[in-house]
Amino acid sequence: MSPLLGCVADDYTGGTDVAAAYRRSGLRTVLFFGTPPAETTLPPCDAVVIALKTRSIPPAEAITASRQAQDWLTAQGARRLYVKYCSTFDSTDQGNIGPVTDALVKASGANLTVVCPASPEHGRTLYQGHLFVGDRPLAESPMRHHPLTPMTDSDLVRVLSRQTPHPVALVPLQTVERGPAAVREALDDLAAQGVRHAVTDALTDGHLGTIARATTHLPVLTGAAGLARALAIDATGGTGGTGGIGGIGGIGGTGGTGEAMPELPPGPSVILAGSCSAATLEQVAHARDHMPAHHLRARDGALPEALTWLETHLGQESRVIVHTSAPPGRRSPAAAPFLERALAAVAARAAELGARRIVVAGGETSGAVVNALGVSGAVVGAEADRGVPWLLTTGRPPLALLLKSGNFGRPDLLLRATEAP
Ligand SMILES: Nc1ncnc2c1ncn2[C@@H]1O[C@H](COP(=O)(O)OP(=O)(O)O)[C@@H](O)[C@H]1O
Ligand SMILES: O=C(O)[C@@H](O)C(=O)COP(=O)(O)O
Repeated sequence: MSPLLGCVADDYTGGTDVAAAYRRSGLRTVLFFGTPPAETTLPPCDAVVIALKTRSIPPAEAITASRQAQDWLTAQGARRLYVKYCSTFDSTDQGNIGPVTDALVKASGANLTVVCPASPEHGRTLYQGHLFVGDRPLAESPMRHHPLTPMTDSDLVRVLSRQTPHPVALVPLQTVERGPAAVREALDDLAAQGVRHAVTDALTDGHLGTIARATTHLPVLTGAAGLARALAIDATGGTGGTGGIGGIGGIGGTGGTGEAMPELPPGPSVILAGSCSAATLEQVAHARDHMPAHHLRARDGALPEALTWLETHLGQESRVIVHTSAPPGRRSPAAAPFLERALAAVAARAAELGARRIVVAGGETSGAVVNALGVSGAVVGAEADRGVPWLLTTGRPPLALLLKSGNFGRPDLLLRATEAP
């Protein structure tokens, strides 16, 4: 059976976020980390998400990796492609949202796509092309201090125009409020004018539904989990639902979304936090109050020191946290690659020592950790908090992974994730 929807996500937490959104919409969803080999056989499913680590790499490499994923999904029969980037539009003037979208739209044969990172359930809304995080414009939110992709401009027409040679234009809220036919007409007008990227306003899930219904003719759409979910609901005939996925069973309590939690493998838990977002800093502080904690700083000898600490503290039933996360004035500029590699090495050692539940905060950090663990795919389970689903790896021994987007989750999420379900 061909999947209805294919998705290429630019980081691993973004991939889990969109997979959770599909799952909640009733789609059987499969998640891969990296493009699988050509001969891979898909289980029966309705949506396939390929999570890449392309958000902060050179644009040419991001294009190559994303095109490979697109070709794989097309070969599997994916009828439509969704390009998932961050709901805070994490990128720089070099990309990679513009260059990757340009390449995928061109390969699809289309001449226009929609750009809509609105995700109302996470407080991301788009008005007159300006992205809001809660009640603040993006450029006044904590995202302006992101270590890799500081967002200092809230006007996405302007931001994207710096990343692409193609024209970018706005479909304003007034048009979206007039319904799918009006949006379709606006998109057709923009396409006729040679516009490639239509930044489209949305404040509510209703607006996203309108956009989904207006864009059934477009083979490639782009945005965050909000529009992905609206497209999934549209693809399932508007039913939505709780969406079960084969492979994860067991009821051992409920997560933040009220869903049954998967049965997680027994063994110690380790939290690895590399995100410096405001939400993560609060979650790390909370977790530090309840378990042994190690702050890994960028300096000579930091990794051996962290590994020795881990070996001392990770007992058979224990839980520990190792973090590099630090507030704005206490970060180490240019240390990001070192810190990612160090947390990845700690994760790999923790798995060798018997850790079976691995909780990671941060998208780039999750990419480094998952790659170091050699995990290439996972079954998507219930969400511990919105957009943060449990993943059960298919390898041996099975691992439960929780990959948390920097900005997501309630203050006690990291702690809850290490507690018996
Ligand atoms: N103390 C620090 N100083 C500088 N960079 C850091 C520090 N701690 C973490 N980082 C880096 O910041 C980046 C955070 O990105 P990411 O893991 O994607 O988190 P988020 O999900 O919040 O964007 C990573 O590359 C990480 O290694
Ligand atoms: O869309 C979102 O906000 C997330 O899915 C996402 O991509 C977050 O990225 P990180 O904050 O880097 O984890």
